[in-house]
This record gives sequence, C-alpha cells and structure tokens, in this order.
Amino acid sequence: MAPIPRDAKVYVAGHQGLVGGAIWRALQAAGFTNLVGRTRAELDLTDEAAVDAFYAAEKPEYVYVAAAKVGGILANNTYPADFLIDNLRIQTSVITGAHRAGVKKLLFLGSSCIYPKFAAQPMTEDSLLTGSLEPTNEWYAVAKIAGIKTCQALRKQHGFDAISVMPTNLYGPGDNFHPTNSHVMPALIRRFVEAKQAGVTQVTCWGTGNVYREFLHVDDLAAACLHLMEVYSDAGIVNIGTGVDVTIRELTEMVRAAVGWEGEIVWDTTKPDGTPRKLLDVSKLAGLGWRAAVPLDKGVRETVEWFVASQSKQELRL
Ligand SMILES: NC(=O)C1=CN([C@@H]2O[C@H](COP(=O)(O)OP(=O)(O)OC[C@H]3O[C@@H](n4cnc5c(N)ncnc54)[C@H](OP(=O)(O)O)[C@@H]3O)[C@@H](O)[C@H]2O)C=CC1
Ligand SMILES: C[C@H]1O[C@H](OP(=O)(O)OP(=O)(O)OC[C@H]2O[C@@H](n3cnc4c(=O)[nH]c(N)nc43)[C@H](O)[C@@H]2O)[C@@H](O)[C@@H](O)C1=O
Repeated sequence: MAPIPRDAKVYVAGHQGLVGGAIWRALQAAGFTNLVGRTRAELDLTDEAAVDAFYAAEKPEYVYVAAAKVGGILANNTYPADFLIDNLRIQTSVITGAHRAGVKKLLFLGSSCIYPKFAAQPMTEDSLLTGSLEPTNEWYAVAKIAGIKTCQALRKQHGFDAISVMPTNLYGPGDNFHPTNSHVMPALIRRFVEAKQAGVTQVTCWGTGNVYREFLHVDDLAAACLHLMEVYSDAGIVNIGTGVDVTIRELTEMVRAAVGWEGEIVWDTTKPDGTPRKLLDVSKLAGLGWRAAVPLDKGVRETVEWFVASQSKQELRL
C-alpha cells in the first residue's frame, strides 16, 4: 500500500477529545498539512443532514471517527439510552455520510468492551459475538458492534474502505477528569492530586480493586491508528493494546506514587467492578508491524504532571 500523501485532506471527528486530539497531534507530527475538524457546537454529528452538508462542503479524503458519547463504568451504567442511541446516531451519520461523499478510507474506533464478559484471555478478534456482554456497558458495546457491522456491510456491499480498531482502556493528556463520569485513570489522578493539595488523609475508590484492566497511552493509540490507516484495508477488526494488564489496586498504588500522596485508600464495594478482565490479544497488530512504546509507569507520571500543570488553566475537562 502506498503512503498517504501528506497534503491529503483528513477529517478527525471528535478532534478535541482524548483520542481525536491525540490523532490530530500525531497527524501534524507526521507532516499532514490539510486537517479538518469541527467542534460539537459547529457540527452536531447526530444530525445526519448537517453531516452530509459538511462532507459536501469539505470533501475530506480520509476520516478518523473519534467522536462518540464516552464515559466510565458509572456513566455507562447510569445513562444506557444516551450511550446506545447517541453512539448509533453519531457513527451512522459519520460512516454512511463518508461513504455517500466518496471518502477514500475511514477508520472507526470501537472498544475492547465489545467482547463477551467471560471471553478467553487474552481476547482475540474472533471472540466477538461469542457470548454475553458485561451488563454495565452492554448498551455502548451494542452500539460499537453496530458500528463495526456498518463498516463491514459497506465494504461487503459497496467496496467502501472502512476499517475498525478496538482499543483497550486509554489515558493521557486531554482526558475527561469528571469525578463520577470519567474512566478510572483520570478519576484516580484527580482524586489523589486534590487529596494531596488539600491535605486529605483518606480517599475512596470504587469496587473491590481486584479486577484487571489494560491501559494504553493515547499517543500510542494515535500512532497505531495512523499506522493502520496506511497499512491495513480489510473487514476484520484489529485490537490495539499493550498485551499487559494490572489490577485496579495496583493502578491505585502507581497513581498514588506518581502523585506522592501517602494517605489511606478505602474501597466502596457498592460501586460496580465491571468485567473481571479484558486483556487484548495484540498478535494481529504485532503482525501488522506495530507495538506499544509508552511504559505504564512513565505514562502515568507524565499524565499526572500534565494534569497538575493544567490545573491553573481553564482548559481541563472537569
Ligand atoms: N477513552 C477510552 O478509554 C477509550 C475510548 N475508545 C473510543 O475512542 C473514541 C474517542 O473516545 P475519547 O476520545 O476517549 O472520548 P472523548 O469524550 O474524550 O471525545 C469524544 C469527542 O466526541 C465529541 N462528540 C460527542 N458527541 C458529539 C456530537 N453529537 N457531535 C459532535 N461531537 C461530539 C465530544 O465533544 P464534546 O466534548 O463537546 O462532547 C468529544 O470531543 C470513542 O469512539 C471511544 O469509544 C475506545 C476504547 C477506550
Ligand atoms: C474503556 C471502557 O471503560 C468502561 O469500562 P471499565 O473498564 O469498567 O471502566 P472504568 O475505567 O470506569 O473502571 C475500571 C475499573 O476501575 C474501578 N474504579 C475504581 N475507582 C474508580 C473511579 O474513581 N472511577 C472509575 N470510573 N472507576 C473506578 C471501577 O470500579 C472498575 O472496576 C466502559 O465505559 C467501557 O464501555 C469501556 O469501553
């Protein structure tokens, strides 16, 4: 496959989010000069007619679909209708609109939560649709599976070059640090940093702490997406992860050490644990020539430093 010309027009949907922001930075660093993005205020991606009008006006050649309704375990469990319906609408308008507009290639971001709750570990791409989903995020997962199928159906029926990638849990600069709606990594970073700053000696974390999660730095994810956009054109989904996981308890110790807070951690077991483990098998990705580069302890330290440095600015998503 020939490299994508650096003056090709590239649309990043969700370019101000955690993932979209990292893809935007990675495209700039790789020399792409013709990037287009729209904030939600400028273009509501659930509005199919508005999305079609945007495509007709801008005529992008390549599209990254990093816009979605996203949140942690509690947000997913509390707002199932939003996570199902908003995501179905956003992805349908962005993916089918791209096909209608003659986009050359599109990359859709799914999530490791599409796999069955009790899938064999590490989870290979072919475990999709082999068992029941984790109840805390089944609504979001069903939308994501529909997104994969939308890409596969358009490829099968119309030859549209749409690929789908399944990232593990992500973290890094630009994350959402909301106290209840965020994912575990930004939640812990904010809680420990604020506890240290306020002299608080005890913090509460959710669940038992005994479940496992795999964490990938968002800059690694962005690099993998750019790589796959250039080297991969097939219906099959591709996992993106590190192939290594930790318990949530281990993660809390890592974040606590990075922050330098020494108080007591208590566990609120009325909050859900979610799936016991969702480690990705990354051998397909390795076979395609890509491996994660950012070690977890380094990535956590740098994200803590970024959060502290950003606290005084008005740009943090709190
Ligand atoms: N974060 C993670 O751990 C993981 C993420 N992913 C996937 O990566 C993708 C991006 O996630 P992430 O970057 O974390 O999420 P973010 O919430 O950080 O970013 C999502 C972006 O989409 C935008 N958006 C949401 N709804 C609309 C809408 N109706 N119209 C226009 N824009 C909209 C948001 O804008 P606004 O801020 O205005 O709402 C935001 O900029 C998602 O598909 C997600 O499933 C997959 C695995 C793990
Ligand atoms: C990316 C992924 O993200 C979600 O799935 P999840 O992995 O379960 O997400 P999470 O990051 O919110 O939690 C991971 C673990 O961490 C524990 N935990 C401890 N303390 C806090 C805490 O303070 N906040 C949060 N959020 N979790 C905490 C929490 O109880 C759980 O055991 C889905 O959106 C799913 O759809 C999806 O794709």
